[in-house]
Amino acid sequence: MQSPVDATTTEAWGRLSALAHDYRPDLRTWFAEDPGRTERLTHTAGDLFVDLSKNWIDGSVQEALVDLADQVHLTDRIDAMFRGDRINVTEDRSVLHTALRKPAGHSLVVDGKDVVADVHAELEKMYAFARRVRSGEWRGVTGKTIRTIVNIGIGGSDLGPVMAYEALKPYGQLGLECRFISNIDPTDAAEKTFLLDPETTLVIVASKTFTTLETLTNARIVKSWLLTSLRDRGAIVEGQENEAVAKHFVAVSTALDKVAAFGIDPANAFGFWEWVGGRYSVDSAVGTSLAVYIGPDNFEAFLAGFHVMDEHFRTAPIEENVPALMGLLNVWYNNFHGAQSHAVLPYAQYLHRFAAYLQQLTMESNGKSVRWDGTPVTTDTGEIFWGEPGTNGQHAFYQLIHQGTRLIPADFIAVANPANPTRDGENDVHELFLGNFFAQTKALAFGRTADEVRAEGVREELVSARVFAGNKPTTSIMAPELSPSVLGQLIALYEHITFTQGVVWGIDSFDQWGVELGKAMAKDLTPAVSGDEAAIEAQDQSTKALIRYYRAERHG
Ligand SMILES: O=P(O)(O)OC[C@H]1O[C@H](O)[C@H](O)[C@@H](O)[C@@H]1O
Repeated sequence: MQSPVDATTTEAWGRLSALAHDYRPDLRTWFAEDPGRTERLTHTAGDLFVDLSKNWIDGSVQEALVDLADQVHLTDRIDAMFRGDRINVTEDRSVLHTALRKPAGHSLVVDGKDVVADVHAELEKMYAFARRVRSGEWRGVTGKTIRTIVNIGIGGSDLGPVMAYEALKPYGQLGLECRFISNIDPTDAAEKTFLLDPETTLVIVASKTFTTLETLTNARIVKSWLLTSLRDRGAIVEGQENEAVAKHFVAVSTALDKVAAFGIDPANAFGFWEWVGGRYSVDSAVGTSLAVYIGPDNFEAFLAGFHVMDEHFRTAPIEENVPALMGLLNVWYNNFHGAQSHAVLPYAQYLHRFAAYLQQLTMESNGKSVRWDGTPVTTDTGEIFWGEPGTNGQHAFYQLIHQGTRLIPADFIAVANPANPTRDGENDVHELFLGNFFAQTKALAFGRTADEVRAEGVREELVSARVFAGNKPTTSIMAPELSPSVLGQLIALYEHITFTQGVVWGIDSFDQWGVELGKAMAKDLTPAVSGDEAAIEAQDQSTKALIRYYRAERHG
């Protein structure tokens, strides 16, 4: 196996270390002395207008970052991913989410198979299903049209669909809603099925492996809820259960044999492939709930948006390549300036689950301590992604970003055209909203000096508390509107940022072994939790005490 380049031994890394030593970003001066700065550091990728000029970047830093990309062979790795090389080495798989959005008629032959043809055959099947549900042709067991889609899945089989559903509400079909059940806390299923009409409900069980405990448990709970409620209201009679399941349950998985074993007819199942990672799967059949809700045309536009960003990432030179530059800047902040987290702050309420989605994408991908050849990483990896929509975040945690001691690079995202244009008297409310978007990055970059504070008449003893140091790095991402295509572009942007960072760190960004131990232990602990004395005694003292507390409170 070819070993990754150790980025820390490259010439560019050495140069970046030297530049980082005693680095004094001075955005005020940089902007004042260089009127071309913003123009030079603003890039367009698809419909996205991305302003990097409020970052800690100057000519030498940019050059060193681009050289670093070159020295870790980023473009070769990009080519390898797009070509279908088995770059997910620990699972010996290709990584081909980019093939999910290649237009019809393109082709990509991997191991003798045209994967693009397979993708479009499955898309057509999903679109046909979506059309039947939307038109009312697909009916429940009592002949009623479907009003609610319940998606049962977790991780990649939940976060993408729910985020995109929320983001694309204005594109949804009126009279149709989606609900998402993920947590094995039975409260999730109880709340989501509360007051739900089983006759007009269609359940999509989404699981790549179709072995996930949470999803299969929730699927059984909802199946039993559906059949019991139908029986209780006399909508079905004894013996009609299989028909009811066939009319109200479909599945999405790479394991169609397991779908059949669960009791869902594989004819009502949509497939995808092992070369699609769960967190990269919203653009596969995992997006079936979304495809039904927004319809095939909008789903096509969503996929086309991904493809635009894929092509940009694949073909743009690194110095103009937005995902590559943003990934390299993240490396600069993480590895050379000690940043441990990264905020993503959408000024678009519809993107309110975007940060949660990105947490799986980025942290499950790059939270690794070994490189793809099994050797230890040579530098810190995987920053913590977090965020909330503006302006809510401003009234909660922005204090720390503005005046705290931690470096928190932040991405601000906004769209020019609001989905819900609204006036408040004289004011266009979207403009009040965007005023905040522009003001925050400006305040973070340029701060407020002690003299400026004094000039406002603030008493001397309060001046220091009112000073803003500034030089807090931000990237502003703007788009014309939050359309399906723009959402696809945004998701692909972050997928490729994540990839870029993974390449620099030499890690396999496509496995997730770190979630396995807890899963296995949860299974092993079940007898102890259920009261098996020997199993309780076999636990460590802390776990034993916690289980005993639980059993005493619950069972006396
Ligand atoms: O889609 P599934 O096979 O049910 O997997 C659901 C999720 O569970 C796993 O534990 C992984 O960490 C995730 O990457 C995955 O998205």
